[in-house]
Amino acid sequence: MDKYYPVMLDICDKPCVVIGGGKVAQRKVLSLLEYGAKVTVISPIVTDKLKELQQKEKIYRIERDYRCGDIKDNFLVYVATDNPKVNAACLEESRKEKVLINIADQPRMCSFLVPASIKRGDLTLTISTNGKSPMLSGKIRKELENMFGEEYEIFINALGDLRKMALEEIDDIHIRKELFKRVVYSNLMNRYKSGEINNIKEAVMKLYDDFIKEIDF
Ligand SMILES: C[C@@]1(CC(=O)O)c2cc3[nH]c(cc4nc(cc5[nH]c(cc(n2)[C@H]1CCC(=O)O)[C@@](C)(CC(=O)O)[C@@H]5CCC(=O)O)C(CC(=O)O)=C4CCC(=O)O)c(CCC(=O)O)c3CC(=O)O
Ligand SMILES: NC(=O)C1=CN([C@@H]2O[C@H](COP(=O)(O)OP(=O)(O)OC[C@H]3O[C@@H](n4cnc5c(N)ncnc54)[C@H](O)[C@@H]3O)[C@@H](O)[C@H]2O)C=CC1
Repeated sequence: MDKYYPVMLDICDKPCVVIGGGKVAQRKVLSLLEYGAKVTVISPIVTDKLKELQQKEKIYRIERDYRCGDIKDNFLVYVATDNPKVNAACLEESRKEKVLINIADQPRMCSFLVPASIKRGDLTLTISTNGKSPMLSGKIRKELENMFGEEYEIFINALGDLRKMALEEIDDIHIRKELFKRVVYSNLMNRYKSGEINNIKEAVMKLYDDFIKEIDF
């Protein structure tokens, strides 16, 4: 059985604590901020980047070692110190307080892992190896970044608009699905990449108009 179940979590405005202030902690903090979490970093020493975030009040920093009691009342906890004993103490507290925990040096003890990820507007791609090779996750991320360029943000927004219109204008779910299939499985993105079309939104709407004309007959 696979240990880790993939989900998308809403962490906006939720308190998340990161224990440790090195380069691994920094990577976790930056991704938490991207998704709007309220981040507290507990560490006697932090990277220059984390110091800058503290000065700009993007994170709250507690300048000391971890103490029992730091974890409770948080939505998520990340532990990334270079001291396995501290990491083990955090695991114990997280279990007592029932807080989901990510421990940088204990893949099998985590209650969640951080996958490599790509965002293209509302499209999110995540990659995990269940902890077996984080570097491979990073390599696959880079490969996917080349396959799924920034143009996907425009495509997804156009698909979102199209779906809204279709839900209002087409009553039959089978016909709606036929329309989505026509657009989603079209060669529109390849035509955009080859320069044959230059306005994705217009091309999506054209497919919609053609489809409506067809079903009107
Ligand atoms: C289990 C997990 C727990 C967690 O952190 O959530 C974990 C654990 C560990 N990572 C280690 C090492 C490295 N981690 C990276 C990079 C990333 N690590 C990330 C996630 C995860 N790392 C989770 C599993 C993800 C999965 O399932 O695949 C990514 C995806 C996301 C992120 O951290 O933001 C991010 C890539 C982001 C990107 O590129 O997009 C690199 C690459 C580099 O630095 O260039 C190296 C060095 C090379 C190597 O070892 O592969 C070590 C051993 C240290 C040692 O040797 O002592 C441990 C502990 C252990 O394995 O014991
Ligand atoms: N999960 C991942 O993606 C990766 C995990 N690792 C593991 O992550 C750990 C941290 O790696 P780095 O960030 O490179 O280490 P680092 O040495 O750069 O940083 C360690 C940080 O922990 C802080 N710290 C030490 N004792 C503390 C305590 N009692 N309370 C609070 N903070 C404390 C230090 O002040 C420092 O800021 C290592 O155990 C390493 O094996 C390493 C690479 C990637």
